[in-house]
Amino acid sequence: MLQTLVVKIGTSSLTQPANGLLALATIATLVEVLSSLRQRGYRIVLVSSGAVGVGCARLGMTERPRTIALKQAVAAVGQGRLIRIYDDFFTSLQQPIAQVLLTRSDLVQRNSYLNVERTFQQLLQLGVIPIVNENDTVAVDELKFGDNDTLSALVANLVRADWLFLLTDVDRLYSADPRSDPDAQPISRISRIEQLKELQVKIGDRGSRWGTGGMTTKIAAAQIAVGAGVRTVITDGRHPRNLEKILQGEAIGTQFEPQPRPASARKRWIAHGLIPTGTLYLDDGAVKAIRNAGRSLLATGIVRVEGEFQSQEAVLLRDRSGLEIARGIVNYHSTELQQIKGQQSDAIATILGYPGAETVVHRDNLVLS
Ligand SMILES: Nc1ncnc2c1ncn2[C@@H]1O[C@H](COP(=O)(O)OP(=O)(O)O)[C@@H](O)[C@H]1O
Ligand SMILES: N[C@@H](CCC(=O)OP(=O)(O)O)C(=O)O
Repeated sequence: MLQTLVVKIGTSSLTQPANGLLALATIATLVEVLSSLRQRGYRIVLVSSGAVGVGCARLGMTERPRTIALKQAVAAVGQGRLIRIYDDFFTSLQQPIAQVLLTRSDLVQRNSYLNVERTFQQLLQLGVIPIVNENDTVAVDELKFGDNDTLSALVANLVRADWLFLLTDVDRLYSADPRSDPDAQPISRISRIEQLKELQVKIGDRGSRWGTGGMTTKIAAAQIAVGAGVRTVITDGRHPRNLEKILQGEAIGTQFEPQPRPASARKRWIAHGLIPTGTLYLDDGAVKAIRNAGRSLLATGIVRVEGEFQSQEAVLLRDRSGLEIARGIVNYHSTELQQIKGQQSDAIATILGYPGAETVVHRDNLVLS
């Protein structure tokens, strides 16, 4: 079975820290490695940051733009240059590429999610390496991936990747930010995300000068990806040849073990395409019924409703302590749920004045976290 790899490279690896200009040797090596893996039959998606960083360098700007409009304008300058460099390099090795610019809203509507999925499948079948970035120039704040770590995890879920590589400017995850803590200990393997808490890993919230999310967004991305059945590796972008070694089983970087993959495409969309607009807090009985017995959520198990949402929107299901249990598509408006929470199903018609759906979230529309 051919393996699918999603490789995400951050601005900090694509550019030279001193002047923000492109790190050509790194890009060239990455292009060689990806082309060679492609030749050997791997299906490859490259998620590349750098539009804003490269745009700034092109325009002689010395710091990241602060206003949204300026950032969007700068990204439009940088994205073109970035893809041109990639196309020149990949073309030298006879590897066709495609530019895919996504916004978060492309994944929310089921039609457009399926459409994006089909486009990726087609590109991969054609032997093309899609080069993905957020469409920064048109993305609006409320509907943004916000960072390419998250984007790459959602793409890895979408293309059912086997591996997600997050290439950055540190060689792996440490117990604390190695830039500020000389005692930070390297971490090689995470078999369950909860281990990060047990190991008391401290995540510095600032990234490098041009990067966006620092390590926080990489951990969030790893969590999404492993939940979608994708083995995830955080490793140094300056040594792209390590990708081949990791695929051969060498313990380089920090590797996150995947969980079993959600079975259906629809469930993957519910889990990672939709954006939850509200939260339902559940009592212990409901948590058990959903988690252990694969049951639907009934109104009686809801203790609190947070947010405003329409019927058929996505909601988070949490236990009383706030721990996320599942995500799903809700059958009631939030104002209806405020009235029927905690009630037995046969009381719903009397309370609302009309018979509602039997379940608040049907098990077919529910994905465990
Ligand atoms: N626990 C940690 N382990 C490793 N790096 C960390 C940790 N906490 C914070 N960091 C920082 O995260 C940075 C990488 O994030 P960022 O600059 O956003 O990279 P990229 O541009 O590749 O997305 C590292 O340079 C490092 O200083
Ligand atoms: N879409 C933005 C990148 C956002 C981002 O996540 O950057 P980084 O932290 O360097 O991976 C750009 O191309 O500049």
